[in-house]
Amino acid sequence: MDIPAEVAQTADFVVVANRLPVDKETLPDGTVRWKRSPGGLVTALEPILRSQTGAWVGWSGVPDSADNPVVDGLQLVSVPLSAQEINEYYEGFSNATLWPLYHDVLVKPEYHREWWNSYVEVNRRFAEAASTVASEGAMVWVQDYQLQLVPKMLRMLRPDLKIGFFLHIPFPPVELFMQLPWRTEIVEGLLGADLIGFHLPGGAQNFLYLARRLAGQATSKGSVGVRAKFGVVQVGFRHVRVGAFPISIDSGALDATSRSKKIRDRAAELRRDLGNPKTIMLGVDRLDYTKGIDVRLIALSELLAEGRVDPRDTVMIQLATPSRERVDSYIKMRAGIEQLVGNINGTHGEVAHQVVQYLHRPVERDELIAFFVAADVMLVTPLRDGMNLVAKEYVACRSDLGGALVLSEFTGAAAELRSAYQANPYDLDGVKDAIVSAVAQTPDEGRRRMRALRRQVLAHDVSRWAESFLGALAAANDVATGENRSVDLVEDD
Ligand SMILES: Nc1ncnc2c1ncn2[C@@H]1O[C@H](COP(=O)(O)OP(=O)(O)O)[C@@H](O)[C@H]1O
Ligand SMILES: O=P(O)(O)OC[C@H]1O[C@H](O[C@H]2O[C@H](CO)[C@@H](O)[C@H](O)[C@H]2O)[C@H](O)[C@@H](O)[C@@H]1O
Repeated sequence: MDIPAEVAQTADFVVVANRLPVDKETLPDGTVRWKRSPGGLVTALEPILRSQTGAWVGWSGVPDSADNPVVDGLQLVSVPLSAQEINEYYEGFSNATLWPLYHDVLVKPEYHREWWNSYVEVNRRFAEAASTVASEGAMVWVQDYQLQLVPKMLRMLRPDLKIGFFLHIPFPPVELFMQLPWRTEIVEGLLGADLIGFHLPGGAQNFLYLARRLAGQATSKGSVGVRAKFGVVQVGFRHVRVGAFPISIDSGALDATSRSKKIRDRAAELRRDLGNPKTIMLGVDRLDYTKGIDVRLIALSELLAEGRVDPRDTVMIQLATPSRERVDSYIKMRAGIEQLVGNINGTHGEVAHQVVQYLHRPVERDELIAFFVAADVMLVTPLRDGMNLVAKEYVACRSDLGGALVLSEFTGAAAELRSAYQANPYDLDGVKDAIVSAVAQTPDEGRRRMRALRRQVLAHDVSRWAESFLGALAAANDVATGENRSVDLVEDD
């Protein structure tokens, strides 16, 4: 691996994630540009690393790239992946095995031994890269399902490090996890960390059970709380803490930007461009089958057919960032969604008025904020989602207390955003009723709900998330803070 000597063993804080925060793009004239990577992990972690001096270890998004640029003051350390590794480790084991398995087997996970071998090899290289850049006693924060073996591998290379791991997607029910042929290796890989974080207490609880059952380790009794009351797994002389840390956004920054005149003017312009409809509905997602984009389109289509939503004064905008475009299930899902959009517009649209406006590309940050400000009803309908930052972003952008959030019960965000119009995405009538209630809410009711949502999102921002995780990591296995004292443990029988 090509890590420059001046970077070796220099970073006191290291983030290790499958993706760098920026993707490498080579323009037709050969010049290289770095553009923001997709997804909520980068949205959440980018502001944290900017406030620390550290390094970010990850993949550049293209094959065989070994660049280690400093982008906006941040030291990036590339882990090069070959085309075959992208196919087997990223598209294969990460996104056609683990992703569907951890998201309620919405599509059937595929189990291939060569994908697993590639996952092991790539995890090993990430661990080596982290070990090369981390200074003595540094804090290393490993991210997500693509790198679950890194904590153990890194501990073997560098026992001096404090190692944290955070899972950004749901940790599955025990019965589903047990399908995985390499289930014990994954649990043992994670147990190399000092602290393992999940979005929700339920995920932490599932993991504790599996640590006892599969790895044969003693675990603490009692339930795990949010940002407090951690579970503990005893691994030799180490105590591995297990906790729930719901991730969030830089809500203050979004709130401030959304209040600017430029954004307000752009939101008004968007509404005018759409023909001043009474209701603008909005969906913003990576194009992923977990996001339930089909659920909201089918709900809308039925509401239009039943005359409960008027096509003449309604527009639904669906912004969809391309994602994992070579994975079969994503190819099929995209075709299904585009067909639904075509059906709705073909049946209910006019030459000068399409009911659904569908953009299959990412939009600039400020433009996205203007969309949030313009939208009367935000549709967030995943069949399963670790957190869903889009729901929180919408709320942060509504300082006017306008708008309404329709939110799936099966997002991590639903545990915090209780004043949304919540619905079970498998209950189509329930989703339709939630949409109709959101469209028809009185201004008073809307303000009441939005005020409560904003209180939650503004008070629990991404820096609070990082501080609570990193504070717990700093205290882990620390004799001075009494973290090594004995805990009441249960063993598997
Ligand atoms: N079409 C889009 N254009 C720009 N940003 C987008 C688009 N779709 C999603 N995003 C951003 O990507 C992030 C998605 O995060 P999240 O909702 O947690 O889901 P995931 O990480 O699974 O994609 C958010 O910050 C959101 O604003
Ligand atoms: O890197 P990609 O394969 O293009 O995917 C993008 C990211 O998607 C996932 O995001 C998750 O993290 C969010 C923040 O915690 C959370 O809100 C969301 O529910 C998750 O789906 C994935 O976990 C990341 O690793 C990817 O980078």
